[in-house]
Amino acid sequence: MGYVERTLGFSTRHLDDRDIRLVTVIVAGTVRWKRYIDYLIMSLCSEEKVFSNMEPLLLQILRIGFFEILKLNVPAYAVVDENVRLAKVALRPGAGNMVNAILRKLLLLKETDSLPLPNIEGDDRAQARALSIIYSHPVWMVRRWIRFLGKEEALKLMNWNNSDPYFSLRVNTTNGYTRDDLVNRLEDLQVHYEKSIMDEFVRIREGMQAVLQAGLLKEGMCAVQDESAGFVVSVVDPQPGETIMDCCAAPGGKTLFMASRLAGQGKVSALDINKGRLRILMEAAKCHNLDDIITDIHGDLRLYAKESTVKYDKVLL
Ligand SMILES: C[S@@+](CC[C@H](N)C(=O)[O-])C[C@H]1O[C@@H](n2cnc3c(N)ncnc32)[C@H](O)[C@@H]1O
Repeated sequence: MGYVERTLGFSTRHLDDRDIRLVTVIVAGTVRWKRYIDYLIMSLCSEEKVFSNMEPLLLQILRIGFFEILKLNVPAYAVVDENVRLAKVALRPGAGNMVNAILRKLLLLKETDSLPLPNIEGDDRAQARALSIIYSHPVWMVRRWIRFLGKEEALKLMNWNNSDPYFSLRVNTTNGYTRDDLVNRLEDLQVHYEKSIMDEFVRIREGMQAVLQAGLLKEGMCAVQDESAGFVVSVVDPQPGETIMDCCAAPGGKTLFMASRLAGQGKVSALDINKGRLRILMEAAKCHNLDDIITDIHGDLRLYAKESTVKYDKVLL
């Protein structure tokens, strides 16, 4: 079962890889742009209470349609058609008509370059509120970043945050691979990469599908791991022989990396309150040959911290 299926809770077995990728892009993108999209949907409703009283499912369908029209290169007619059908099937025929009307209004505004946007004016709080909509970030975060970084840098950071992510791959040294091995395989697959400043990592913008199809993850050559998570592990700096507690560990990206740094000597205890996510962690540990090093603990850290008398060399929280 893939991560999308586990996360969204519906069967993706009948979908091919391209469609699963598209589902992932739509879900991630709609969540990323939700604040901006909701502002537009509200602006297009005749009254504010139409928006605030809208059925959750109808609102979700509109959010998806808005994201596809504004941020994806999907033909407009297909977006309208699909989302109208979705509303009819998931809700009722009348809901389809409403989706049709609102999406067509949006298309017209987009084509005439007249999408509504809040004015950036007033005191700091009012300006942050407007920016939080335009860049789809929480108001408190916008205010905090502007205070610490200045407006220009804060806007750059929000733009970067909203850009398409690249993937980082971490080579699995426990299975005897080096980054050169990984790089050679990527070259064979004609996947462009950049080397990270961390020895175990490479970045790729495109070609993840080729990596998956070639089985690099399944055979345990590498794992998908964000470099920022890698930096956290560099701070922990696991040394062979140490015992480490990873609190709130699942799905285990950092647990696996810390365990591989122990080079076969030492232990990582992976504690998490969520049994299903811990299971994913242990499956990955097996695949990476790290299940001797990692012990899973199913529990609530708040209780465990009070009750356990075990001591560790390092604790990651
Ligand atoms: C963001 S994830 C952690 C990601 C992980 N560190 C990694 O690198 O893959 C947060 C985790 O905290 C767990 N969690 C939340 N509250 C907890 C608690 N009280 N005790 C233990 N785990 C908890 C959640 O189940 C979730 O798996």
